[in-house]
Amino acid sequence: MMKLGEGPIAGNAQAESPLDGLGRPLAIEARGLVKRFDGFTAVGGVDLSVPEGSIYGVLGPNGAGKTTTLRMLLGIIDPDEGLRRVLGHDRPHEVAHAIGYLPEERGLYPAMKAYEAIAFLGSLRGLPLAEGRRRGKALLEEHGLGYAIDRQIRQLSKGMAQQVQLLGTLVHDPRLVVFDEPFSGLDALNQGKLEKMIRGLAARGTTVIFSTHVIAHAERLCDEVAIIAGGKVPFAGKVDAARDRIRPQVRLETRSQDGPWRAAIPADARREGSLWLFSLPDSGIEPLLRALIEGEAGIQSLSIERAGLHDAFVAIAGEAAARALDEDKPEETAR
Ligand SMILES: Nc1ncnc2c1ncn2[C@@H]1O[C@H](COP(=O)(O)OP(=O)(O)OP(=O)(O)O)[C@@H](O)[C@H]1O
Repeated sequence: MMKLGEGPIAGNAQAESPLDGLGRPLAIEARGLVKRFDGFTAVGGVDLSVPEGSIYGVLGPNGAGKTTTLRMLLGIIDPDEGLRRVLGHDRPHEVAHAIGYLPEERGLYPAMKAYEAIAFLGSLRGLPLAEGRRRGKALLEEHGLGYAIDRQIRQLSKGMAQQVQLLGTLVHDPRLVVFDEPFSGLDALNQGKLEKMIRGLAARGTTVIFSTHVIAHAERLCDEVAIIAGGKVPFAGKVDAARDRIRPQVRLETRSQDGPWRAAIPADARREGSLWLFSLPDSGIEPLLRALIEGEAGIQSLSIERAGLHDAFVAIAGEAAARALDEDKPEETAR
């Protein structure tokens, strides 16, 4: 069986982060993670490398295996097969104090005041309660929730309580934060605030890994993503590398309706009046431009756009998985 620490992954010391092939330290490394529930394979062999200080998205539709994967990384459940190393430790529990986790099922004690709830979550990760209370108040102030400091959780809206819980996952200043669908249940304004908070965490060197079924969040925020569908990861890596899996799209508007230039237009191009839409041919833009000019197409407008993450997702995970993502969308207020 493959062992972590082999090949380009250096360092056997327990607390040292392994390195990836590019020499970057990894906050999380997982190889071949498998989880079965009563014979059903929920996760069928997941490989992930999450560089330290990066924002990493686990992107997939409902039931894809996102939560199960995150739980294995956190040590909440053990994999049936495979290996994981988190912040340089093979047993994630040993570094629990350096990890913040927002589970998919939200919940705080209704009778606790907001700042106490934050302190309580911090105490579960080793932060003394008195310090947690002090930090809890400061965090609420800092994030525009000062008015909620002395309110009980039961007096807060669901979205507000979720923000309090989010602050509770950060109060002990973790090196790694794991958010399971953090944008669910937040309105557009608070989704924007959360995006800013995630960027702020990464800017301070904190590693953020989050699951989502909304491509727009992953596309705007993430350095790298794992695309997960049916418990498998058909792609893991840089967002740009995913987008490069499909060819750029050309939008061409011509004055001429017909002429020798038409030979330069691919046979599968879509036509809408004087507008042509097609994938950039393998030969690239220059031969296309030359043929259009020499063939007197009368170019009125021409744009070449790199594919978005949505199109890349369709190409990588398939139409069915993309449809499942789209079906999930309405509950979100993605921008
Ligand atoms: N404890 C469990 N017992 C049995 N089946 C489970 C259990 N946990 C998860 N599953 C199944 O494993 C699959 C993956 O579930 P998981 O919760 O990891 O998906 P997900 O991508 O997080 O989906 P969602 O976005 O809906 O939360 C699903 O088919 C789910 O029903």
